[in-house]
Amino acid sequence: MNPRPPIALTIAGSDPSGGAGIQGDLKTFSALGTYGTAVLTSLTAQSTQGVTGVHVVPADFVRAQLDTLVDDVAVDAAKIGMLASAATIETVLAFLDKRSDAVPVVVLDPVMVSTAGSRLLAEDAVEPMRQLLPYVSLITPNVPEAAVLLDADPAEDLDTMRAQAIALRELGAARVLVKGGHLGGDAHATDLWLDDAGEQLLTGPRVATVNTHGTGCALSSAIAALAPRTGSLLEATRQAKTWLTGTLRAADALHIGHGPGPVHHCHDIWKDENDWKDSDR
Ligand SMILES: Nc1ncnc2c1ncn2[C@@H]1O[C@H](COP(=O)(O)OP(=O)(O)O)[C@@H](O)[C@H]1O
Ligand SMILES: Cc1ncc(COP(=O)(O)O)c(N)n1
Repeated sequence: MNPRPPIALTIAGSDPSGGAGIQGDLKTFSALGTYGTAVLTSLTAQSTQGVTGVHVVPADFVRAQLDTLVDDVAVDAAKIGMLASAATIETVLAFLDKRSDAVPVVVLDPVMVSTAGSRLLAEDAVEPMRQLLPYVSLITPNVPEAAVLLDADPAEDLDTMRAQAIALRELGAARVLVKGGHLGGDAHATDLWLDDAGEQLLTGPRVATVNTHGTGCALSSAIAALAPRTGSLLEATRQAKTWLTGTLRAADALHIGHGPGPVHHCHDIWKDENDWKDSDR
């Protein structure tokens, strides 16, 4: 009999279009053979064309969801996505401070703006987001998010991504992955990893598609899904990026909605790209 799969938690907002947020995260967990649990921070009225409304879950009810879950279920790793408000960030920070034993690995995707350009984080929540950095295992900002956290201009080259990763570590983040999807330009999508051991460039082929809705969510939840199996966040990130490239390739076959379509979180990609057999789990 196979051992039970790892258990991952997503703390994020709902995206009814199914590409990003809780829906995309749970699909990612399943695609990677990990059992998914979820705590909702917010509801969005959202399609591939944008966000028309945000309904924030009261912070004390976010805390109630977290406490009730971890009192019962042993979570192996968590991913944090849309936190929406300063009060929710402060609540999640207090939870991680008190219950660090309950969530051994935490990947923070500091969601601020959707691919379609809608604001997903209150303006007064940027400073609380900075305060959260020492409480997480890995932060995965895209280029615009790294710039907002550092109150700097968005990077336009690798040297600036490197300098910003160093600055984010100085704010207390143990590991930083600055994602280079927004840099565009060449045949590669290159992300910059920085931890105590130094820098790694994670490079994958750039897929020519407009269907990138949910890439950041899929990457951070794939890292949380894979970390318990690999035992290394860097190795989990490498494998997550390989899997994500496949979901971007498959996105054109999906192509739903009239805006930038979602990535396709489909299970077979993982088997195709990594030759991972059920019996290996
Ligand atoms: N067109 C693409 N082809 C391949 N990989 C991509 C593409 N766009 C983004 N990525 C990768 O997807 C991940 C998410 O990147 P990014 O788009 O920068 O973040 P976000 O989705 O949070 O805005 C990164 O690993 C990045 O390199
Ligand atoms: C609920 C929710 N969470 C996160 C994102 C960001 O995803 P993306 O930047 O890929 O649109 C989103 N659009 N909706």
